[in-house]
Amino acid sequence: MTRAYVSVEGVSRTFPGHAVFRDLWFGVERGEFVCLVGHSGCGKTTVLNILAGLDKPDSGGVIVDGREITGPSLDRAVIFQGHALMPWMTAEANVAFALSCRHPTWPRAKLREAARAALEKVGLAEAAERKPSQLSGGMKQRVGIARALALDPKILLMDEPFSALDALTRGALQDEVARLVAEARQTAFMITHDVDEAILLADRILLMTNGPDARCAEVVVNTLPKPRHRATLHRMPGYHRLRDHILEFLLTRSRTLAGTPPSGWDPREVPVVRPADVAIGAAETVTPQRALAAE
Ligand SMILES: Nc1ncnc2c1ncn2[C@@H]1O[C@H](COP(=O)(O)OP(=O)(O)OP(=O)(O)O)[C@@H](O)[C@H]1O
Repeated sequence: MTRAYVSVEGVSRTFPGHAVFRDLWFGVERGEFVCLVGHSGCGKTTVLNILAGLDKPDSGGVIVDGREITGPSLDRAVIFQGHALMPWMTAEANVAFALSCRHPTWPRAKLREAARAALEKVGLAEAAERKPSQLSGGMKQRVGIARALALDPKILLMDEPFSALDALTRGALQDEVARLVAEARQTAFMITHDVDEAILLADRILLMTNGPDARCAEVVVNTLPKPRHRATLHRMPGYHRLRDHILEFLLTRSRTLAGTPPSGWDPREVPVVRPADVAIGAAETVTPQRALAAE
């Protein structure tokens, strides 16, 4: 078996009296952007916490760049829904502090310079000396993005990072993350409820059935060409088919496929579909191996 850069292998998680998901297998290739979509309670945050090393699976494991995860690491930077900035520190100090953990030998001036450069990339050079209480919600989230990317992590993990923002700010930040991640060729994994956000950002979208006992029922390949922009996404050929396919899953199949999987179901061979490429209502179903071979 060729192992993906980030490889989730047979991961299960149960809380007392509640099997969240069982035997989850998926990979994220280097430089790939994968989104996990599913209804509330199917275990998305639990999956992300396991990838971050903040939670441990009951069985199975996660291998990142050939090494099994045993706990949190700066190799895996997380952007949460809330910005999680230290309120007594300026924007620059927040980024510089994270950088000092990553590079303990760097002198102060170098940390400051790198923090400034990271803030500049997210358009916050002017706000570097401000504390979180002096920043808008969008600006705070930008600092969080700058901090995470400055760490040059092996994988960037995002748990609905824009959901607390107003629609305009959310759209602007989505475009920005798309640009920054592409520029840095950053490997990324994101949880979202927003189908358009997934289509804008993801190379592949994992669809989870409803919990308990949730499973990844389908992997949707997003073949819409990049760069993609929020304002023009809906005009891209194939966009509506892709969107309808995911919405249809969320509205119907996430429920009808929930529970005991069909006989012969192999969690390592989750069906891969490319709805943007094929005729409406006839989404091609191929195995992951065939999909990879076709790329
Ligand atoms: N520490 C915990 N102890 C007990 N149960 C938990 C714990 N953490 C999560 N759960 C349960 O596990 C299930 C999955 O939770 P999780 O937060 O991962 O779902 P989610 O898909 O991210 O939901 P949402 O979209 O609402 O954030 C839920 O039923 C939740 O109540």
